[in-house]
Amino acid sequence: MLREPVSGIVTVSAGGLGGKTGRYEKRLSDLAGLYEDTAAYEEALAQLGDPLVYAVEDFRPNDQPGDLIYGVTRMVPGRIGDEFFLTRGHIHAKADRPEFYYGQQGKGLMQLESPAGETRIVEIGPQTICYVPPYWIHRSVNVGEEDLIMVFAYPSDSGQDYGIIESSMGMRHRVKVDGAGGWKLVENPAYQPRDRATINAIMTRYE
Ligand SMILES: O=P(O)(O)OC[C@H]1O[C@](O)(CO)[C@@H](O)[C@@H]1O
Ligand SMILES: [Fe+2]
Repeated sequence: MLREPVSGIVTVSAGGLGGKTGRYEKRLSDLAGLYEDTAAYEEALAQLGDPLVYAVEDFRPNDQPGDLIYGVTRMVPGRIGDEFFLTRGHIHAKADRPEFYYGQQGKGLMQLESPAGETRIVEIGPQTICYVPPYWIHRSVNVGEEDLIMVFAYPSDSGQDYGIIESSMGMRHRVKVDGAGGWKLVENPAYQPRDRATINAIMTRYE
């Protein structure tokens, strides 16, 4: 089927996408279990009244192989204890699908983890392109003091697998304040590395 071309205006300050086909929001209560400091999490929920942590507006033409989903993510600044606000994070269900991010505003990180547990960090500021290669688990972290706004695009049939982070008890590292206005990576002591069979299954999970 021949589709009509479209354009979408990105409203940077609001993280809005003109012509969007969908929007979803994640509030603090949706992010239970993601943060290390559960007492600080409960306290923030009680004190802040379930604030918005991130919102995504996207354009999804369809979910057919070969097509593209694009959108805008807005993440508010904040911390739970000494850990910066983050997205749930995932690997693509079709794990060989890549993703592209383009920073518009704010100061963020893309935290990437290979199936074997190697961590990479890509710092994302305005006009930074971040390429997430196939097979990398990815999560965004707002390490700044304003909203982090990023445009993204990924193949329509990628899908998201959130269970991969749950089953390893989180990602291998956590991003925390360094006490000097910046961030640092800290090992997650609960992390359960994937065994060889699991890694092999992920590396061959595609169509
Ligand atoms: O899907 P998550 O891990 O909750 O995080 C949201 C981010 O990932 C995406 O779903 C795209 O893969 C974006 O919409 C957004 O940047
Ligand atoms: Fe993704």
